[in-house]
Amino acid sequence: MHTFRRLKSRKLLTDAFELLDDIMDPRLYRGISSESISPYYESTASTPSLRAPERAATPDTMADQEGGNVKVVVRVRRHVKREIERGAECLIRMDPHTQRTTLLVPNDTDPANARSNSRKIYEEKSFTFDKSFWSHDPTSSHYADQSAIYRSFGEEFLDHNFAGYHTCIFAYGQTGSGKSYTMMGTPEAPGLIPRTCQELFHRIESDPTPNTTYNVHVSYLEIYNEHVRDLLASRPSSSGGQPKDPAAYYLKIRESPADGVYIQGLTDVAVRSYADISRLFRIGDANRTTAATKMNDSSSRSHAVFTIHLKQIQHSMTTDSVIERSARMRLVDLAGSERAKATEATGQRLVEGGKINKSLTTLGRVIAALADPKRCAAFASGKPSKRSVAGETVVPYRDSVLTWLLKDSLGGNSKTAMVACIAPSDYDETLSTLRYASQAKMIRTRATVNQDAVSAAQRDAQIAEMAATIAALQTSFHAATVARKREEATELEEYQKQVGRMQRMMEESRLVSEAKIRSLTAEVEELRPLCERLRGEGEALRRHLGLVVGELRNPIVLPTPRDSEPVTPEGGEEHGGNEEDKENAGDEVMMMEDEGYEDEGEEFARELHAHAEDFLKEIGMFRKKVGGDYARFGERRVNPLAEVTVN
Ligand SMILES: Nc1ncnc2c1ncn2[C@@H]1O[C@H](COP(=O)(O)OP(=O)(O)OP(=O)(O)O)[C@@H](O)[C@H]1O
Repeated sequence: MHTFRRLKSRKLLTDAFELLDDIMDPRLYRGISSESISPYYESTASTPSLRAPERAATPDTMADQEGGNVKVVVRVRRHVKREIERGAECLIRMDPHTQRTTLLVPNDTDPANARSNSRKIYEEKSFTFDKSFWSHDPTSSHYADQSAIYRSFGEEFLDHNFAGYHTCIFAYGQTGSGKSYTMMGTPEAPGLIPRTCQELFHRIESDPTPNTTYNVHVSYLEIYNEHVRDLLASRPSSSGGQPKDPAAYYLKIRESPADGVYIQGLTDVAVRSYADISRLFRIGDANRTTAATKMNDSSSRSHAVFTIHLKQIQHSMTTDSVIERSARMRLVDLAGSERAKATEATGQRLVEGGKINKSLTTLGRVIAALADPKRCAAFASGKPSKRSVAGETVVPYRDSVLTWLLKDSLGGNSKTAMVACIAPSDYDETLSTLRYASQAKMIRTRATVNQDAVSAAQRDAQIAEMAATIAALQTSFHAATVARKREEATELEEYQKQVGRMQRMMEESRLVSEAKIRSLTAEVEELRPLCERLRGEGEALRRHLGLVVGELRNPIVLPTPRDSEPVTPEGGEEHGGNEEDKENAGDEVMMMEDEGYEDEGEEFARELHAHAEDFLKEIGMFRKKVGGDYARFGERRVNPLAEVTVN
């Protein structure tokens, strides 16, 4: 019985300790577990995508971090009115299983492909790409509509952006082959750019984690006649009846070690929703230079570059530090290559066509240089050299504004895709596009995750440093004399750039504070049921302890076997005196055991008490920290923390 009692008390104590261990297990705090346990928040190494964890975890993606080939897809459009009218035949075959695109030999009946005056040899040619999109015949079972194009690789590229990679998708092809349709599309059939932006905001808005802040900025420019024009800035308007010189609005392209290639003074608009972006599309598209040519009623006379900057700032509650991931998406609708004979261009259109062809030729040379087998071998060996290897072609990035601007996207830190758009009935132009695309497949880029871990103190220091630089620039700017006008202008630009940067950082800090308040509120809400449970369990624990200690202090003495023996009929003469002595001796042993047991129990109780106190102290400290942060980062009418009490 005694042993049973002892075991029972010990079991009670063990249960109590288990309960206490359970309560103190940090994994029970679901709201903070991921931060405190997962190395994710602390790591500055490449981390998986927030949006596509399953994709990010694949070994394929890990290899991608080292670099990858430019993804090349080809899309053939349906016949347009002028082709139907001339009875053009389709010269393209696509195999949806092998992704093979075949260009057939035209018959002599189509005037656009007439061979009578040409000595050229026409042959059937086949090319294999990452994807071959059949958009020629809507009745076909493998017809690729706008949404199929987006799903097939636009979505994947957005995943890369959320994982912190820069990306670039550019559409290449002859005039009228469907580049603008693929990239921008129409209101009824939106293309890659609006779909990407829509999905971007959908993902941001449906992100359940309160501690992530998103910052999205966009810019939209065109390269017209080798000049950069801001499509989001107000256009040159007539003043006093005199049209303003458009040259006054050309922007300068610059390169710096810190920022790489950038456009000075380009409008960079912060956007908070898809509605904001679509308003900017309308402004930009209205400003873009287009004109009717014989090959296209609305031909783009410029290369258009739409850029989205996505910054994700993840705040860690435990360390009060932030992890910033920045990604740049470049979506480029190139002007189409054109033959003056086919477009019948004259005057201004002819000049435009010449400039377009020149920059596309430079792009071709850049692609050829990047696809140089020596360079590719260096990339494949994992040792790409900054200097050109003997005999390796120099990449002529600076020979055109387009290639200079796309330098990073073509041969640097970016995941890049080319959509080669082809018309169904134009042998020469299509062959040239397919060869171009085939060469682009060889290019390897070196994409890395753009991620930084910054503590709150470092961030504050950065802002303070910027404020000091701005103050210094301000002083020197005011002190500038007329004779220093040129220098002054440079300082003014630098000043404006710094002010812009600081404003952005301060905006980001504000967003981080908002995120902290959101996550604190969420945690408080999440902790509420746990606190209720703790309160209940604390009560139960207290009762258990009371029982255990009570039992130890006042042990229930069970009747000895003698007490229960029947009294002898002779008047109570019990069995011999030595029996009684034995029993008395037995009671003594039991009392001694009980004393030892009581000491041990009290020690357990003390330990238990100490554990409980430690635990309560920890909860109190946690509450204090959360309360402190809450007071620091925002005031609400009702402080939800006040409702969290831990017994
Ligand atoms: N996949 C398609 N499905 C239906 N129509 C298309 C498709 N692709 C292009 N088109 C139509 O073909 C015409 C030319 O397309 P688009 O303007 O996109 O060509 P482009 O390559 O951008 O030409 P440019 O270089 O001259 O600007 C447009 O009328 C467009 O609506």
